[in-house]
Amino acid sequence: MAVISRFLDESGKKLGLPVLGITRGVYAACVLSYVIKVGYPKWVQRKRTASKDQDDEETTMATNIVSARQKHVKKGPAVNKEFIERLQRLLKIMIPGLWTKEFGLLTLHTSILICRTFLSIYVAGLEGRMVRFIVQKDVQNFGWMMIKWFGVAIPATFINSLIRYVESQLALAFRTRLVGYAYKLYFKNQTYYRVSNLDSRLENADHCLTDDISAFSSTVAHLYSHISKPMLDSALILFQLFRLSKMQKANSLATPIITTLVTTLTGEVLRWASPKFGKLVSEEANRKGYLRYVHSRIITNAEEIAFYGGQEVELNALQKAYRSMVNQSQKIFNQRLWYVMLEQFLMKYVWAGTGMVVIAIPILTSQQSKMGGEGAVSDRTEYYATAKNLLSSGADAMERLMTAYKEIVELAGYTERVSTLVKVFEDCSVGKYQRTAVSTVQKSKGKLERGLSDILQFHDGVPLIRGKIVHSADKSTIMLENVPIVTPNCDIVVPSLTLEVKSGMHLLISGPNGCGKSSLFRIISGLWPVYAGTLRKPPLSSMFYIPQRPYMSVGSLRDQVIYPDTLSDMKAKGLNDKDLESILDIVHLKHIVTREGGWSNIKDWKDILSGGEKQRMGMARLFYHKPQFALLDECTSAVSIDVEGRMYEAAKESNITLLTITHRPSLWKYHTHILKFDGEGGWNLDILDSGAMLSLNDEKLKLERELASVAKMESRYKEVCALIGTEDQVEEVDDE
Ligand SMILES: Nc1ncnc2c1ncn2[C@@H]1O[C@H](COP(=O)(O)OP(=O)(O)OP(=O)(O)O)[C@@H](O)[C@H]1O
Repeated sequence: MAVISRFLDESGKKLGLPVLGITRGVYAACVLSYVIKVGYPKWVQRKRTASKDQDDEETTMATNIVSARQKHVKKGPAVNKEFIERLQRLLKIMIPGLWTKEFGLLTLHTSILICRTFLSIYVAGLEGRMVRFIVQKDVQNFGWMMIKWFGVAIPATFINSLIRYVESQLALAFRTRLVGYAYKLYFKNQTYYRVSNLDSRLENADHCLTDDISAFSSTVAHLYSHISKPMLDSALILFQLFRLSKMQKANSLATPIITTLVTTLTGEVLRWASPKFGKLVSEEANRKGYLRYVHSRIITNAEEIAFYGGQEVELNALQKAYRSMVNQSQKIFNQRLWYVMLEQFLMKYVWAGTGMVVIAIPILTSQQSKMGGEGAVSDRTEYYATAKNLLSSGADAMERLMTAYKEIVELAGYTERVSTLVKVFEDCSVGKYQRTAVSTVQKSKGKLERGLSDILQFHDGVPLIRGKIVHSADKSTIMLENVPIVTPNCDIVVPSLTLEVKSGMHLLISGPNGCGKSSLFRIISGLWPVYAGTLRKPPLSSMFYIPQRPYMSVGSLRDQVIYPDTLSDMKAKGLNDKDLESILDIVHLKHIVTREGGWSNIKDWKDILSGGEKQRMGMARLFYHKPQFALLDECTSAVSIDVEGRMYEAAKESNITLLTITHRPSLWKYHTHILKFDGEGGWNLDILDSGAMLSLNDEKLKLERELASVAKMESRYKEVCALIGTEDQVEEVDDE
């Protein structure tokens, strides 16, 4: 600006132009263009009927694909009644009572902030008196004031540092409370499974549990000091200024009126011009979560990706996710650039000008001012210095209050994410789910077969869970009465299944891919809801599920065998390492005890054990827990047939009832019954005559081989006909 006005001055003088007029014109143009810059987008935004942003491909991708959650959040987070209610609810979790550490920290924090405010007022007065003694050339008193000033500096700096310390302690305490609450819910009633498999409101629960809760807690703690202290500061400073004006016998009401008016007006302007930071920040957190998810997916599936050579595709996905996040951050930076400029203009320049007026009014209107004399001059100087200091602290406080609004809007974003997390966890832990696909099924409900409404009934787009689960005292029976197999997307795989598995009834489950075999286990284990009918089952401890890819926990070799027991559980059961060794002997894994350096070495067993070894380890767990029922989901597909057979024999000898999903005929002989799904919703339960089944299987294999050779002969025949050009004959053969 200085350069421009100098240039205008010089050129104006040379050319004889009206410099003042041009300067005013330039200023007016600047202000006008700024008003257009800030106001035009607002105007356009208001005119828009649809509120959805469609800025770029990445944004759409992240919002549509990544965040199914967004579909449940109808509006972006804003500072409104809903935000206050959500915040209140979270505050109740963070500060559960008056006699808690959090409330204690809050009280301490408040006391320190009050001390700091009084110290600021004291320092302002001290500086005013220092200036007065300078004007009076009173060296002795000036020296004394300097000593006092340095004396105050030590507690003042300590208090400043203490404010930050207590604030971080408060943030940590809030975070600990929230995380504790969320973790408890996360592990209640298999919520960790349900959140990602049965409910689609929350994407990336891990990101919410770590980053979002942390950001929310720090923002709340920071905002508390960012709002409470400036409010107290401004109230006390205003009162002090009022007192000073009174002491000057001036118009004492003008100061508070002008300051209140100007700050209210600037506050309104800033609120009007403020972009929707809450929505922006919430979306940014969402995209950060997705980026993290893509990373973790690559780490989990590194081997598969490497074998396929899929690095190009993964790199692309990663870059897309990163770009999407960067675009959002960039959007926030851009919006901040203009907003901060307006903020600075109002707070630095408008307020400084107002401050000058406020200081000047008492001096100009004071009755003392008409009087001359050295005393009056030094009085006015002291007043000026004190008021200037107070005003600068007051302006600082107001500036913090105004910027706090921006943070409140951002807090609305974090509050929305954290309260959604808590809500979804609470819902899932009591079996309430919301899934995007549900509504589409409901819409097409009319087209579905008659009788469907008996299986699935909807309320507000959510399927009703009307089935009964009875935890029977009889540990020897699993019973399903008219239980449908329904996927989380509300696809009905089997409309009604009635089955009773008694202890000693070894059940083989077969059927084509996707017919609902594993889903039956999910329902029996309680992972999927029972939408209709009745499921009677023994307690969970009487059943043990072994999947195809057994999970290896973090810990020692011993921990792998006894999972999910701990060492103390093992000791309580009266077992020791010798017993574990004999268990490993049954599954032919005894050698790994010496190979891996004993029982207590902690390793990443997921990478150390081969696929077959992991499956044998899964079976070892079965012999450790010795449940009533074993739910075996193709859990020995990578184990050699002879070892597999011995393991099944051993399981039966241990009186474990087997419910096995397998495609291997070699396992038939270990079962007494067969449950066959036809892949179209039908099923059939039969006694298994493994001898007859095996001979039928042999016949089937023989026929398959013959069919293959006929197909080969046919294709060769066609080739030969094509070579000698007898197309008619080819067609005839085709017809035949
Ligand atoms: N988490 C899930 N969310 C939605 N649908 C699912 C989920 N898991 C499975 N399904 C669907 O449920 C149906 C039955 O799956 P299930 O895993 O029971 O098949 P399966 O008979 O065990 O097949 P396979 O022999 O291939 O293991 C499939 O159509 C599948 O797409």
